[in-house]
Amino acid sequence: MESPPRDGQVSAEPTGSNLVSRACKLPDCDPRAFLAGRDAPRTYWTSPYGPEFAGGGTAARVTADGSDRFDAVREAAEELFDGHDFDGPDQARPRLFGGFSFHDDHRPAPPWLGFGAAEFVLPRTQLTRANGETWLTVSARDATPEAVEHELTEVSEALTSTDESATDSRRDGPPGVVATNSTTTREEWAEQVAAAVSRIEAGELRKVVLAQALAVELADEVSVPDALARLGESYPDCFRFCFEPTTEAAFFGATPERLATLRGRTVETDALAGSVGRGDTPEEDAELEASIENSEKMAHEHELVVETIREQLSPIAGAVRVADRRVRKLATIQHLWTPVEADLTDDGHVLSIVEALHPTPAVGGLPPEKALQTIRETETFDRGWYAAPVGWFDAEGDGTFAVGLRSAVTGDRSATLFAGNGIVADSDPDEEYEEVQLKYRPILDELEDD
Ligand SMILES: C=C(O[C@H]1C=CC=C(C(=O)O)[C@@H]1O)C(=O)O
Repeated sequence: MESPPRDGQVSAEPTGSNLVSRACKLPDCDPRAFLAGRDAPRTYWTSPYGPEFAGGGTAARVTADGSDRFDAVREAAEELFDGHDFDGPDQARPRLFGGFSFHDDHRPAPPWLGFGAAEFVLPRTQLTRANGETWLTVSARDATPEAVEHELTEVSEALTSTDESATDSRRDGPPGVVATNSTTTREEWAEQVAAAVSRIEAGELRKVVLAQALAVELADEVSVPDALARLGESYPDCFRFCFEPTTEAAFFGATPERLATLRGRTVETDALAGSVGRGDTPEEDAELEASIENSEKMAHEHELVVETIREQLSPIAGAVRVADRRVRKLATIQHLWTPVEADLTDDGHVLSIVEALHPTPAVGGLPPEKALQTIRETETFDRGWYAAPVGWFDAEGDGTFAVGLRSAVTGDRSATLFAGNGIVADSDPDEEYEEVQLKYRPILDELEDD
C-alpha cells in the first residue's frame, strides 16, 4: 500500500498538463454491464435529477491530506485541466470523481484501505448517460490524440459487441449474510446518548450526530454493480455512488442527502434531518408522516440544520432561498426535508461550497468544533468516508456532491455499514436506536438473501 501524502501535500499522477480526451456516442449501454466487465479502479455516480456515470481505470488521480485538502484538490485539478485537449459534447466532458473522509486527519486503514482524506480519479474510460443518450469518453495523459482516438474505437467496439452486451443478463443476487456484529450495543448507545444529552443540558452543545457501524460477514463477495442496480430500483430518488480505488475495498450506497450542486453561480443543497419509518398501510404511513411533521423535537433538530446552512452560505451568496419544509418519503424511511438554493456573488468552485458546508449539522452537530470533539470521544470506529462528501466536479468547477450516507465499505466477504442519528436535548435513546437500525436497511436489504 502506498504511504499517505504528508499534510497538505498534493499528488496528481502523472504531473504536467497534457490531458487528451475524445468522446463518441454509443447505442445504449448498461452501466452495470460496463462496471461488471472492469476491475478496480471503478467509479459509479448517479443523481435522481441528472446524468449517470460509470468509470473504469485512471487517466489522472488527485489526492490530498490535512485541513487544506479542499483547496489542494482544487489547485491540482486546475493544473490537470489546464490546456486540456477535449473533442466531444459538453455532456461527455471528463470529470474527476471521488470524495473526502469525514475527519480531515483520516489515515487509510482497514476497512478503509485505499481511501485517503481526499481521493479523486479522472477515469480512463467514462460512460455518460444523459438526456436519452449514451457517450463514451476516453482520456489519457500519456498518449497522442491519435492513440486516444484509436483506444476510443477499440473500447466502443468491445462495448457494443455481442460478448460484452451478453453480460447484461447475468445478474448476481444478494450475497447473503452469515453474521453481524455492531460496534454499539443498545446499552452502550443509551450511555452515549445520555452523555451527549448532559453536554447539551450543560450548554456545551446544541446537537450532535452519533453513529454506529455494523460489521457484516457475507456468504459470498458482493457484486457492487448488481447491488447498485437493485438500489436503483428500490431508491430511485437517491444519489447512488461507488468508489473503488483498489481491489481491496469499495464504498457504495444510495444517499438521499445532496450536499451541494453548483451550476454556473447557482447552488442547490438540502437540509435533511428528522426521521421516522414507513407504515405498512397508507393510514399508518400518514400517521407516521404527521408524527414527524408535528414533532417539536424533530422541528428543532431540523431547523438547526436549515439555520446553519443559511449561515454557512451567506458569506459567499447574495441570496439564499429556503423552500418550505416537506416530508421526503423513501422505501424504508421518511425524513423532514428543506431544499435550499443560493446565488453566488462571484464565480465559485463546487469544492469551496463543499468545504463551507461539510459537515452540516445533519451529520456533525452544533457548534461544529464541539460536536466533532464529542464524535471523536464517543465513537469507537473510524467513520472513514461515511457521512462525508462524495461526488464529481469538472474543469469549470461545476459539480455535484452528496453526503455519503446509507452506505457500506466492502471487500472480500465482508461489509461495514454505517448509520447515525441527530441527538438533541429531548432525545430518547431507544427511539434513536431504532432510527439508526432503519438507516441500515437500504444496504442490509441488498446483502441479505430473501
Ligand atoms: C446520519 C444519517 O442521517 C442523517 C440524514 C437524515 C436524517 C437524519 C436524522 O434524522 O437524524 C440524519 O441527520 C445517516 O443516515 O446515517
